[in-house]
Amino acid sequence: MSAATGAATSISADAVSPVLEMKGLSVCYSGLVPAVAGVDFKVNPGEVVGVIGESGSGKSTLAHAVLGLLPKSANVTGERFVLDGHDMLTAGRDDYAALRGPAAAMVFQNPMTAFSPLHTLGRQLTDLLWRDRHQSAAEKRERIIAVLSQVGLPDPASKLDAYPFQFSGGMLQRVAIAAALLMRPSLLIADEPTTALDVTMEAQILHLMRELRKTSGVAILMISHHLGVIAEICDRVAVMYAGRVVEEGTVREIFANPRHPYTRALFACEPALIESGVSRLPVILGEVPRPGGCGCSFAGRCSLVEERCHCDSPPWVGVADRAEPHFSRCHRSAP
Ligand SMILES: Nc1ncnc2c1ncn2[C@@H]1O[C@H](COP(=O)(O)OP(=O)(O)OP(=O)(O)O)[C@@H](O)[C@H]1O
Repeated sequence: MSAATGAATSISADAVSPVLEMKGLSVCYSGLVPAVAGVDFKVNPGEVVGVIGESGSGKSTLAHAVLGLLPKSANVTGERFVLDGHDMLTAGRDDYAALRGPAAAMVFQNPMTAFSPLHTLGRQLTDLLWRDRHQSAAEKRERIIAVLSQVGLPDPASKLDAYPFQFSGGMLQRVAIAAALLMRPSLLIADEPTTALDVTMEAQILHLMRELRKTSGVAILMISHHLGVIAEICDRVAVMYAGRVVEEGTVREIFANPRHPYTRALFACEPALIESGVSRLPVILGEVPRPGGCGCSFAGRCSLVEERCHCDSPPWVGVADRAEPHFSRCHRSAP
């Protein structure tokens, strides 16, 4: 549990309470059409959970809702939304600001835009510790050096006077991860953290995240289009489509036995999972519909569509006879 002491209402939490819990969470940017529509989702302490889905499915909206990074006009509603023991449904802007860092911190896609080009890394990292007024400048410096060393930056003390442009993309992403960890968050949200990196750097960052998970015990929410990234570091994965979670389970289970037609179609488009000799990559025809409406949101693109898919919302059901947890939102998965 972090030391966050925002004014958001505290909800009693113990070691086994989820770090993040959402029940029926919806986000509307404007009007009545939700970008995230009734999502149930949780991340347990020390767990690494992936969120995958096409562009526009609501992955980033979900992450931004956790950190209070949505525009002021956005409306967040739900039955339950708890972050690190704090009720986020009643939280105001100041509460979010107090919890950003100690409760949850984020690593963004492009490390080159995560830092100001005008100031040294030492200054920018020190600024993040503004809450810790009880610590001297020397103590903060030691803390920064320790976290830079934790993310594998060689000779970290010498890097404090360097500017962002003096680093490679991979090194700067390590510094961005260090910046997030500096505030000792309970939850680290990584939104496509390797997309802007080459494959060597990507492998290094994924290795680092696996190590961090072992050494720091931080829970990680990993958002990615890249199924290989999810398969490599996550325990559990949620598949999003048109603002809803349509399938969820352990990574081993979902990759071995995808049940939802959308998940199957998504896997069929992944180059690494396609057998050699295929001359054209498969695509999912059609477009992601706007969330809301009746019936299954994937019905218009589904090769297995039935009459009832257009009018009845599919139930969220456990896939039977599996050794590990596995849920799907599809009429065909229902017993
Ligand atoms: N600031 C905003 N104002 C209005 N609508 C938005 C805003 N940000 C996102 N949206 C809409 O919300 C929906 C979900 O977008 P979101 O960025 O969360 O999806 P995503 O799955 O993260 O996509 P990507 O993988 O491309 O980042 C989309 O229809 C998008 O156009």
